[in-house]
Amino acid sequence: MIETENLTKLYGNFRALDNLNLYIEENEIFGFLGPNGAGKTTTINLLMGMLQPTSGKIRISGIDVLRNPLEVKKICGYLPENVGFYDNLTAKQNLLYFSEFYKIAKGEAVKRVDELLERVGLNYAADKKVGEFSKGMKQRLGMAQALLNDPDVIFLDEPTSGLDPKGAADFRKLIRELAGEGKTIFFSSHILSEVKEICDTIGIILRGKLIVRGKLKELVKGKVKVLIETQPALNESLVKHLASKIELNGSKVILETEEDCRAELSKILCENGYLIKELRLMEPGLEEIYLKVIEEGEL
Ligand SMILES: Nc1ncnc2c1ncn2[C@@H]1O[C@H](COP(=O)(O)OP(=O)(O)OP(=O)(O)O)[C@@H](O)[C@H]1O
Repeated sequence: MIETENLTKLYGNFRALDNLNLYIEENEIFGFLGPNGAGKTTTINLLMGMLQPTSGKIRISGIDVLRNPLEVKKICGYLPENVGFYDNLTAKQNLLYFSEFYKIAKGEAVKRVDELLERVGLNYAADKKVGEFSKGMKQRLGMAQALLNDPDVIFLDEPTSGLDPKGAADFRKLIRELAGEGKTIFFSSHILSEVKEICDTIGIILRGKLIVRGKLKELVKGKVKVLIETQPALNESLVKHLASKIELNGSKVILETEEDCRAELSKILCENGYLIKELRLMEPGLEEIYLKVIEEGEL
């Protein structure tokens, strides 16, 4: 659905994006991660045809973005990091105004705007002026705006940054629903737990270069961690052969292994007369992958 070839963007001499090759399948939820200034917003602006690349190609749903930016905008929705609205207009008036750009017939637009305000949980504030909205309310309205044209591809730039925990959870639910309807979601975020919860595939960008790309499940494969707490404290040498790495965390021992070895571990522990206080599989961490990529990249 989204494909870039050696996409590069220079601001003067500064290389904000360096030969980015992205491939995002239809109906995928793609999490785009990277530290501040890595090039995430620049990438989204290029993909949406709002910025001209220095070189490279972009196709969205087979459409060449550089040649047909307007065609692309018809099938894309965008929730920017900072959403802009007319403060003196109500939520409904703002959405109706923006629906004119998509040439949606008036009657249909009114119906669609009502449905979307309901969908993002803002129907109670439909007739309130946006100038009186909180940041979270504006974010919700931004999501409604991004969905006005019933897009196939939705770009979300840190969509939950201004939301309270309930609002963020509502957004994640909505994003999953949209994917369930067949939409492709490009999701830029700093919140790793959120990306881990909803994304199928991730990309990590650092200083304009894509360092990692892959299915989340495959990226964390082979990095199983098993946590053990025993009484008396475990003699590590008994389990050394099972682990590629052993970490001590107070009275707890963490084994890094290729696969889940809990059955074998409990057998060894029982045979050696240990009381097992805790034995569990730790969630393989996106955070670890991310930090490793960033730390190595900064060397
Ligand atoms: N118009 C511009 N002129 C010059 N440099 C720019 C411009 N826009 C962005 N940059 C630079 O390009 C780099 C990438 O910026 P970008 O906004 O894409 O990063 P980001 O990953 O979205 O960051 P954040 O997570 O902080 O939003 C940064 O170093 C930024 O300073």
